[in-house]
Amino acid sequence: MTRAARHEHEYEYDVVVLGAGPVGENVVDRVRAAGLSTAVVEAELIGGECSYWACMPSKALLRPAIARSEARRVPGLRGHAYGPLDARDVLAHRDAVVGDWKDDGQAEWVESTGARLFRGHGRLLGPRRVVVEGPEGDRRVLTARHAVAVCTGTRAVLPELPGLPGARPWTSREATSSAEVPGRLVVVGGGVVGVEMATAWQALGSRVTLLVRGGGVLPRMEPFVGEHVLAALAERGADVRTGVTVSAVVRDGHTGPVSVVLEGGDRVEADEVLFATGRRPRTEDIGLETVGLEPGAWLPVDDSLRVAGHDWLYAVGDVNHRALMTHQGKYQARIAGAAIAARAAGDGSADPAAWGPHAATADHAAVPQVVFTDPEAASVGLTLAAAEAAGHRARAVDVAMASVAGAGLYAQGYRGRARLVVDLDRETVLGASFVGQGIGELLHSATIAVTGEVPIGRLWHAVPAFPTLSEVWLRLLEAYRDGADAP
Ligand SMILES: Cc1cc2nc3c(=O)[nH]c(=O)nc-3n(C[C@H](O)[C@H](O)[C@H](O)COP(=O)(O)OP(=O)(O)OC[C@H]3O[C@@H](n4cnc5c(N)ncnc54)[C@H](O)[C@@H]3O)c2cc1C
Ligand SMILES: NC(=O)c1ccc[n+]([C@@H]2O[C@H](COP(=O)([O-])OP(=O)(O)OC[C@H]3O[C@@H](n4cnc5c(N)ncnc54)[C@H](O)[C@@H]3O)[C@@H](O)[C@H]2O)c1
Repeated sequence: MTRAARHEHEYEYDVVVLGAGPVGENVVDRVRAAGLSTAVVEAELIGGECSYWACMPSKALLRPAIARSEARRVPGLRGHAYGPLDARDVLAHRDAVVGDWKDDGQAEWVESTGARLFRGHGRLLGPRRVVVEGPEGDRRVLTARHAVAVCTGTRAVLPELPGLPGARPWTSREATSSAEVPGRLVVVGGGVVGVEMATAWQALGSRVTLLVRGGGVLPRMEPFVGEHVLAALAERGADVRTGVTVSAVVRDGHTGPVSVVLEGGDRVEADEVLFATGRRPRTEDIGLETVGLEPGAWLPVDDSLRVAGHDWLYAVGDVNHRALMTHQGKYQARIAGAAIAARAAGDGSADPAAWGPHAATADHAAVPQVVFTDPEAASVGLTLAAAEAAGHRARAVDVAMASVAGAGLYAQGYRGRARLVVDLDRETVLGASFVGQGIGELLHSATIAVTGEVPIGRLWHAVPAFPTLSEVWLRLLEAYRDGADAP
């Protein structure tokens, strides 16, 4: 099927994708692979938040910090790893990783798929129609024969606080793209962005104060995970304060320092303040009102990523609020693309069954996440509390990572912990959590166990190689067999 111009500014395609972040790109890939003509609309950079202001630059900043910390625990290297990081080199590497915020390579990739790229701001204009306002004020109307996929992602939330707008706060964008290392940085928020960026800038030389409203960090993971991450941040010199609430922010003139005022009257002075306080969907100006939906709201979907009541409208990735991570959004994109193609074929091949090709089942059961702090934190599936809240008869077993030979070889004085949450009725793994150096690469084994619903009895036959960190699986199975419950 090829593009057919109806008149100068009106075009018709099988599928229109709104937003070319990692998720939109993957929808394009799948619907093009199915032979559907496709238009994709992008207002900023092809590759989205992930490529330029989130996953990629943040990991480019964190990798040197983590490598240095690991080297400090390896005999023979220790003495060479105590100096400061070469911040200029790290920032230059970050700039290279994001392609200096140019998207030529990714634009070429989109075009290589045969999709047509429209640059500009897209908005729905009633069912199946999208209007694109180009950079020169030009308007093009795209009609979708089969589906519109909204993949517009999220932006950072800033709380409503006195003084904040005038204080030029950092959001995740500035925290991942800054060309300078601030002398003093206050980070507000103990979620993933807060702890990753506190880790990175602390290692790059900032004096970091982390302000957390609750009792700990990473509240969606098992409590011990956040405890390890927080303790390590404090040990490295970050000023970590839990149970505090920011009540105002004051910037002294245009270039002066910023004062973060806490409830109770304490003040923390810094050069920059990062608000890592969550995300909201980029749906406030995409024409949702023209199809009876609420502007600014998340877009809930069924497991084929379709919006209820609109058989042509899909919402994929961050914007549907299911799991705000690139890999999970790309998984959804593969499923949505396949579902759109199956429905377009009209041959009844669309398959709504759980774990089938057209149902994003893992969103409910097995969402993996690695937090690239030092130590790393990783989890998949349910925590013990979430398993119990969901009505499972569950048991948690914990082991210290130091109980495997591989940990002592990986790093002297290795500290970390692992947990399995087991469904006692089915004897399968509902969830797994790890904290420790190098455990990010361990997570996928747990993801396979949870997704595959592998019985504990069979896991005994999955023998981890000696002496790897993966031997922690054996210790966990032994703890389960021997009736050792988590503390
Ligand atoms: C600091 C930070 C670090 C992160 N690190 C990780 C990580 O390590 N691993 C991980 O898995 N996840 C990470 N995430 C989350 C990850 O960035 C998101 O889950 C991911 O970017 C979501 O992809 P998306 O395509 O749904 O949205 P986005 O990446 O936000 O892309 C949406 C695209 O749509 C475009 N758009 C929006 N509205 C319109 C419109 N009206 N018209 C045209 N175009 C439009 C935007 O310009 C953008 O290009 C991180 C997030 C942050 C903030
Ligand atoms: N490695 C990764 O996978 C990775 C890395 C970064 C971000 N992400 C994703 O990006 C998303 C956004 O991350 P995030 O950290 O911005 O959001 P988040 O929702 O994970 O954490 C925000 C935190 O800020 C706190 N908060 C909210 N308002 C506050 C206020 N006024 N004062 C103090 N604290 C406040 C919340 O209680 C919460 O703990 C997450 O869903 C995460 O999955 C993933």
